Amino acid sequence: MTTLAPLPYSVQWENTHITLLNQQALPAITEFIHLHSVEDVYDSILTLKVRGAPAIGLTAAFGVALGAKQEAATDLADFKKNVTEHIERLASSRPTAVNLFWALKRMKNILQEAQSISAAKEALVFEAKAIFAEDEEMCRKIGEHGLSLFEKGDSVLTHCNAGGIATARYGTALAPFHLAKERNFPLKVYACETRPVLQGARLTAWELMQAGVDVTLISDNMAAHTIHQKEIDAIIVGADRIAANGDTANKIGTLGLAILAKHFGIPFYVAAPSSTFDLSLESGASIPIEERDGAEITYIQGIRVAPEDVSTFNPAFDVTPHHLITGIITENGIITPEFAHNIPNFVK
Ligand SMILES: CSC[C@@H](O)[C@@H](O)C(=O)COP(=O)(O)O
Repeated sequence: MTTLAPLPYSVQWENTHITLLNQQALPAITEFIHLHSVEDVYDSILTLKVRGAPAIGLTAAFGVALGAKQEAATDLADFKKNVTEHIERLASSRPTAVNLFWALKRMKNILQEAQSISAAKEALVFEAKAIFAEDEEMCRKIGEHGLSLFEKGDSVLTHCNAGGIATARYGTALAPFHLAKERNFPLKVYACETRPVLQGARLTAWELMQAGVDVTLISDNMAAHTIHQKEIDAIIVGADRIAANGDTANKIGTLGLAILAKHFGIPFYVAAPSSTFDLSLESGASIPIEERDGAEITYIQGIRVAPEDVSTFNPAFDVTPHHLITGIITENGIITPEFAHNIPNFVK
């Protein structure tokens, strides 16, 4: 089992507050910030201090537990109404990663069942901790299944950061690399920088280097040339929402990589826990795609790189159609096409 010795937990429940590894500050500064209110949690998700689908979900769950603990209402109905408002506030932070809504739904169910305020406060903390522990376990299993797909010496390309810091621990797409390192199983990782906000350059390169994984950074527009020149064996990415037919929303740029994988005849894998599936959606066409401030494109790390007043279009995610996906690696095993038929055998 991998221990990820040098990597800290990115989200920690501390009873009176939540401690977060500030992913906005990395890699220049490794700092931990303390969230003392639901509003702090909302702001941290919105501003990407915590990001990555599973990490967003479990941080929001801890946010609900925190809000409930701080609630002053003495009437159970008032308490439930106020905590429900906290849940709604957190649900409005980011729209695409379904893990957020999955985790908040679990918290809401616990809230609704509670018979007293003190029981609710205790049960909400318990549930948030359970969501965290389950995510850690799911990611560990994803690492095992994912590693079974690679051979010693393979070169694998990844995009964005689907690592330990984007989950409770281990990561999804990066979990096999952590496991490989632990087992002295040689793999070479190529990380796309991931414009506009550089999760690949800032976070994946940092995380894998911390763990001693062999990682090489490229800019996004180098992917085709690199796949060809460096004989990349496979591409693996995470996911923010997977529809019932296998269509997958992930960080903007993922679709282009899936098309490249098809062109070059290499496998394209998605790694995600069952909490990332949204079986209520028939296809990816209904996945809401977050559009973020154009300043993320016109500025890099605070420096303007485009003319004042230029028009921008800044979708944070794209949808890869299922027919471009070779396999979806879950904690329950690797789902292969026909996805619409096979997903229910792995995800309930
Ligand atoms: C295990 S994290 C999986 C995905 O959430 C990840 O690939 C991704 O797209 C993250 O986007 P972000 O905007 O950084 O939250």
